Amino acid sequence: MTPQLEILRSPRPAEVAAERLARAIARVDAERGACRLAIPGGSALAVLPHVLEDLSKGTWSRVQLTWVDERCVPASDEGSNRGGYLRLGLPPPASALPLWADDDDDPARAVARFERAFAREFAGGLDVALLGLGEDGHVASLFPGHAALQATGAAVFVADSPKPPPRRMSLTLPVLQATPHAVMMAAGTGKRAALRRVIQREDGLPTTALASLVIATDIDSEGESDE
Ligand SMILES: O=C1O[C@H](COP(=O)(O)O)[C@@H](O)[C@H](O)[C@H]1O
Repeated sequence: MTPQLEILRSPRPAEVAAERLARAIARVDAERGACRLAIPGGSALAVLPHVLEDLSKGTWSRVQLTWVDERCVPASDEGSNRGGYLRLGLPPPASALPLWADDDDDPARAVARFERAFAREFAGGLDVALLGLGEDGHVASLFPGHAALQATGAAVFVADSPKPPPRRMSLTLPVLQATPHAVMMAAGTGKRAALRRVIQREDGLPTTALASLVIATDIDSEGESDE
């Protein structure tokens, strides 16, 4: 199958990403009366308030939320992806399944707890994922060339993330690969080199394994072509 990569260039990438995300959530919600969504931390969280503006009333309350990755810290820690989401102060979704809960202390047990709940509540899959892009090309907490890219369950513990903090949890590549709607926001010139590598589908980059990806970016295409 030919991989689908769609690049949406805009000075307002968060709004453009939100439009695509809201459209995908609404479509799934219309079909199933619910939508399974995973979100990252970091700068891509700026997309979410716009998603709420774009969705019809009531749709968000049927969203089952989880995270594409998490740092092994409590939500009160400023490095927590879940904490970053909670600090946005958005209305509650139908449910929220943390990758790392405040009472988790053992990574192996946290992976097992999450995988049981993900199988039960999410039927082991997602409908829609919002992704960020690290300057080193990482997506979720899947770093280029890292052994976690080979993980086969639903979640993986990363003990040695190259970007701090070192202890993280991530959804695995098979889960992201099976997600029909993946929308990435890559904003700011600091992401230019990583975006170029994503577009070139560089070997070993997590995004290269995705069958379909929409990228909203404010980065121009200068330097992307080798011609
Ligand atoms: O560590 C992480 O980094 C990526 C990118 O974050 P950004 O702030 O540079 O956009 C993020 O997508 C991921 O969820 C996070 O844990």
